[in-house]
This record gives sequence, C-alpha cells and structure tokens, in this order.
Amino acid sequence: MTDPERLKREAAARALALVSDGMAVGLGTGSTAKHFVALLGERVRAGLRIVGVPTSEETRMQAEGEGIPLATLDEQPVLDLTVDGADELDDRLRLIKGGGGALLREKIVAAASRRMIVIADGSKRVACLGRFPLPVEVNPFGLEATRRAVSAVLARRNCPDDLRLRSAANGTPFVTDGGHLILDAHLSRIDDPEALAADLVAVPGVVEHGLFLGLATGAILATSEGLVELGQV
Ligand SMILES: O=C(CO)[C@H](O)[C@H](O)COP(=O)(O)O
Repeated sequence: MTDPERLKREAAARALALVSDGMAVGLGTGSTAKHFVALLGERVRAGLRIVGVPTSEETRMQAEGEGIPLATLDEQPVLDLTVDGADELDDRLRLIKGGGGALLREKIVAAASRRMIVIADGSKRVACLGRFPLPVEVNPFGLEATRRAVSAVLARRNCPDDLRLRSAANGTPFVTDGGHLILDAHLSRIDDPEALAADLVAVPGVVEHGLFLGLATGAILATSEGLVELGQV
C-alpha cells in the first residue's frame, strides 16, 4: 500500500472504532471512504449489526459486495453517524466536497446524521478554503443561463470567474447520480464561505454546491506524525 493509501486507511480504521451494534451509518464516497467501507465490511462479516446508507451508486455497489446491510434514506431517515472524506477542510470543520461528484447525496446524508466524521490524510487541511475547485451541481436545463448566474455570483464575491464544466474520462460531460452536471469553480481562496454558499443556493438551476458548512462534527486526519483529531470525535 502506498503512503497516501496507508494514511487514508489509518484514518478510516480510527473512524471504525466509532461504530457500534445497532447503528445506522452513512457511508461516504471517495478513495478514503472506500477504506472505511472495506473495514466496516470486515466487521460486519465478523458479526457487527449495523445498517448502512450509501452516498453514491459507487459506494452502494462496494457496500453490497462487502455484505453490508443497506437501507435507503427514506427507510432510515435519521442516521447515528456518517463517515466521509473531504477535498478540503479548515479548522472550523468547514469543508469542500464533491471531487468525486457525489456532493448532493453526501450533503443530504450528512444533514440527516447526528454526527458527521470526516476522514482524510493531513494534506486536506487548509488555512483558507478554495485551493480545491468548488463543485457546483446544476440542472442540465438552461445550463448556459445558470452558468452566467453563477459567474455573476462569483464576480459579486470578488472571486475569479473560472467555471469549468466537469468532464468524464471519455470527454463527455460528467453526469451525477442525480442526472445533473457539475461546474467546477477555480477560486484559489474563498474568503467568506457562508456568504458564497448563500448566494449560490439562491441561483435557480443550482442544485447544490460543495461547501459543507456546519455539518461535520469531527475530523480524523492521518499524518506521517500520527492521527490528528478536530472537533468531537
Ligand atoms: O466529496 C467526495 C466525493 O464527492 C469525496 O469525499 C472527496 O472527493 C474526497 O475524496 P478522496 O477521499 O478520494 O480524496
């Protein structure tokens, strides 16, 4: 296992200790969450009784393969714990998510959870959010009009107007599990995430954005010097 993968697995293993019998657990998406789902699968096969709610089709398929009992969020609308990765986080536990394109379901699941624990390697911790491009999920209908409206928001917030339609590996537009498109906003820094988030959700056609504010309750960061915990873990 490469060093970054080892760090991700260490963070995932620490989060696994938070799971106990009878819990409903939100299962995140991405390479770090994938370690968590794999480790959780081992515990389930050893007798742990939980039900998982996946945040993407990719995670659903992995969890099914691991033999983890699954429910939909409609069947299990309140979750005890969600464990998910992040593209960036600051010391106030504000996050950018959506690098894997699952931000909408990830945010719905996080909001339905009593606790949301972020697992990541230490490189994801930043002093100021925005180095990672901010995903903005949009309805395909009226894409150009929505893009212009999002550009106007960025201009009002003194952010660079650099919006790029996300492409899949084959060069066609990336389509989310919900059938939407993603505009990645290359901003370099976000001075006021709360204000930007409020402006973005007010744009018709914007389905969701990757700023997760006030959702994470704790974070486990794996560094070469050991695990660092933020918030309540
Ligand atoms: O938000 C996400 C997917 O939509 C992921 O949690 C985020 O991209 C982090 O992924 P990774 O653990 O692979 O770095």
